[in-house]
Amino acid sequence: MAEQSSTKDEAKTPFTIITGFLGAGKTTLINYILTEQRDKRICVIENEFGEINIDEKLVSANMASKEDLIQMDNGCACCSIRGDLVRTLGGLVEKRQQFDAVMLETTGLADPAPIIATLKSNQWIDDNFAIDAVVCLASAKHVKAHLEEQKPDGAVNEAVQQVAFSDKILLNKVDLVTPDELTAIRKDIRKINHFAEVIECERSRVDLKKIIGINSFDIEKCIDLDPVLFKKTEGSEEPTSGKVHDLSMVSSCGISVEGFLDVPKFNIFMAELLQTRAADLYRSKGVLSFAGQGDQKFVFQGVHEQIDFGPAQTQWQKGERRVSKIVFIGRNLDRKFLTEKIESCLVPGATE
Ligand SMILES: Nc1nc2c(ncn2[C@@H]2O[C@H](COP(=O)(O)OP(=O)(O)OP(=O)(O)O)[C@@H](O)[C@H]2O)c(=O)[nH]1
Repeated sequence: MAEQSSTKDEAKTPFTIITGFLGAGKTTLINYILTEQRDKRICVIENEFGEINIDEKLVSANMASKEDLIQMDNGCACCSIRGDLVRTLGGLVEKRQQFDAVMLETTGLADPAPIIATLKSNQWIDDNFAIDAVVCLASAKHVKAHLEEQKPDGAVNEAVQQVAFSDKILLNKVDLVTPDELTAIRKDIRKINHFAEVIECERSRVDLKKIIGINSFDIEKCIDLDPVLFKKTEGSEEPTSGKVHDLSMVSSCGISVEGFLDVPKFNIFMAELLQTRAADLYRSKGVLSFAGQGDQKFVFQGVHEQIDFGPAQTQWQKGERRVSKIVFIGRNLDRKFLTEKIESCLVPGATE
């Protein structure tokens, strides 16, 4: 851990870590925060697991200034790119006074523990930023399955870590479960974390006073949970804890196709895919160009079998290449099969 910081927490820029499994509602929360209040200038750091960053397009439409959104794409902030996180925050130190708060949206597969350890063990970061809270989004529909998922020996279950290390848990997507299911999920969550307040919500809509500016992060609680949180292995500058983050089971498959997709063909392809592979497909998302829809962009969002599909907030611009981008995240993904299937949905020779 860094030496006790000489700077008082009030003088530091509040930093919120938004965690939660793939598709739980993190980006929805960020967008809600950005649209619900305009009095605070918030810098958002997005770390996405997918090979192609779709969220950037979904969030940037709500930013007052594009410079307030920083992307960290080439890996997961909890393991391969912890150095990038330190550099990103280091780069923000000079201009941090411009912001009222910084929010990090972690990837849905991130273990928050090493992120906390990295931030708290860097003196410069700790002198300038104070972790305000770790907020976890948990999907009422899928969190149970994710918490119960068996991992290889020694590997962390990311969903369990996310719930365990949080100060506030937003039990989202309550519209998709029954009251009895909700009660059972609350009990499951309580077994893992009996400190954090659990707030039920839909579309991540929550009283912002309950999650921003609450100063509820407690490093002692984190150390109780993981006594080797700040352990460094030989040759490593950063804390590595004792746990293994095994991402070998999950892959991301990003596919870009140029042209105009046929609406019915694409719908049939997705419906068949989700029918047969819903359990393995943690997440799918895309920004799409369809034939016969003018300049309207479309957004596709899938979480296991759950699909949201509709017009995007932005339009295709004049002269912009009509490139549809789709990302699948899951187990045993066959890139060749998925690419061929999507290419076969293009309308040959279409120009609009
Ligand atoms: N039915 C329902 N859908 C929701 C709710 N909240 C979010 N969604 C939808 O769930 C999907 C995933 O939401 P995101 O906010 O992108 O989830 P995320 O956690 O950022 O996902 P990743 O960045 O992939 O980890 C989107 O289609 C949302 O519109 C909710 O309360 N109910």
